[in-house]
Amino acid sequence: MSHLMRVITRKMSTSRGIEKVVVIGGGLMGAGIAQVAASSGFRVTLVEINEQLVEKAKANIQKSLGRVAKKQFKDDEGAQNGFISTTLGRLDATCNLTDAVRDTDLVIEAIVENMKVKHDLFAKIDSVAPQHTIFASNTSSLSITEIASITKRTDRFGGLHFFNPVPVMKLLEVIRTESTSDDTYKKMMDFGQGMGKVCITCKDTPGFVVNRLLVPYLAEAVRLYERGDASAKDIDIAMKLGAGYPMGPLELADYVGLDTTRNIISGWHEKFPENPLFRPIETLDKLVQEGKMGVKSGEGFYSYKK
Ligand SMILES: CCCCCCCCCCCCCC(=O)CC(=O)SCCNC(=O)CCNC(=O)[C@H](O)C(C)(C)COP(=O)(O)OP(=O)(O)OC[C@H]1O[C@@H](n2cnc3c(N)ncnc32)[C@H](O)[C@@H]1OP(=O)(O)O
Ligand SMILES: NC(=O)C1=CN([C@@H]2O[C@H](COP(=O)(O)OP(=O)(O)OC[C@H]3O[C@@H](n4cnc5c(N)ncnc54)[C@H](O)[C@@H]3O)[C@@H](O)[C@H]2O)C=CC1
Repeated sequence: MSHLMRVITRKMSTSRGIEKVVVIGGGLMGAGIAQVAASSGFRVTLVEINEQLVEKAKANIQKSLGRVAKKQFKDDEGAQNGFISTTLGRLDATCNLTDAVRDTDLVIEAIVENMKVKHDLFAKIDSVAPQHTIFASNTSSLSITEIASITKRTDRFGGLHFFNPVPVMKLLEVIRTESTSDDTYKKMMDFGQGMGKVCITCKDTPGFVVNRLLVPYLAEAVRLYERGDASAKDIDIAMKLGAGYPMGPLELADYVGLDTTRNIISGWHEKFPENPLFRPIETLDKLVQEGKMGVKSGEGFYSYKK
């Protein structure tokens, strides 16, 4: 379905569903989610922790929108500019969290992968957001049930797990817990489809579908590298040319962010200490301690400095 048709169809079909969205966290994921929601016709407010990060998120969105516009409206500069300005017209960005959530249908949290930090955030907004507002987390690896447990709206809580880069990756995992109501689930599915995503449903099980399979694969790749069985470059070439993946595992870890990657693996190690797949990875800990977070910091397994 074309972009325009999707916006029109959404406007006709979800008049009592989700219209206003707040995205909390404007990093790799939050900026992408806010961008695609706005370009799909939703009114979006993006929340960051300070002005500098608000500006950084806006600059990243502008850059990504330029790439999408070029692709969608190839030789038509007027249409490209129109698409960009219409999208930006639906998008606000702020540091004022409580004001942002006072009038919204959906909150999508995309902040650091840490249960305590997520709990602090949801506890704070639960008393401020309207009763009807649905809360969702974009967590990669934490339990949605546990995140939701800090709130008094567990029936209006679910997981919306997007993939990086959000403007390109077609999949959305929609997670319903034992408490997620049918109405909430339906609105989350409608919202995902309204964003042009292919939605799959998964129970609140560790890693959902994709990361339950992806994390052991990435972890094994790093252990292969740590043992010196092959170089980082050769491991990546092998999986691209031998298995048809668009990125090799170490490139992908750099792309996801090594801090997020480490948070995921250490969270699962704490939860499942007996499982050898999730035991800490020395190389990863060392890179993060040195501030090497992957593409976003300019260095990880590879250097991205120009
Ligand atoms: C160290 C590990 C050990 C510990 C183990 C624990 C591991 C834990 C990790 C768990 C991960 C958690 C993450 C998660 O929850 C879920 C995820 O998101 S997993 C990641 C999923 N993503 C992928 O797998 C990405 C794979 N890569 C690709 O698909 C491509 O390489 C990519 C599209 C990124 C880039 O394509 P490429 O051809 O290489 O480059 P181009 O620059 O030419 O781009 C192609 C095409 O796409 C457009 N584009 C790219 N980025 C953007 C963007 N940000 N915005 C808009 N558009 C974009 C670009 O313009 C191109 O368009 P064309 O028209 O085709 O030119
Ligand atoms: N990186 C990836 O490929 C993917 C990550 N995720 C998940 O998405 C979430 C975010 O990940 P990334 O975007 O990669 O992280 P990131 O580190 O790029 O961005 C997180 C952003 O949240 C902001 N933030 C932190 N606390 C905040 C608060 N209280 N209020 C507002 N903003 C706050 C930070 O300033 C930062 O800019 C995590 O839960 C992660 O597991 C999910 C899918 C893919």
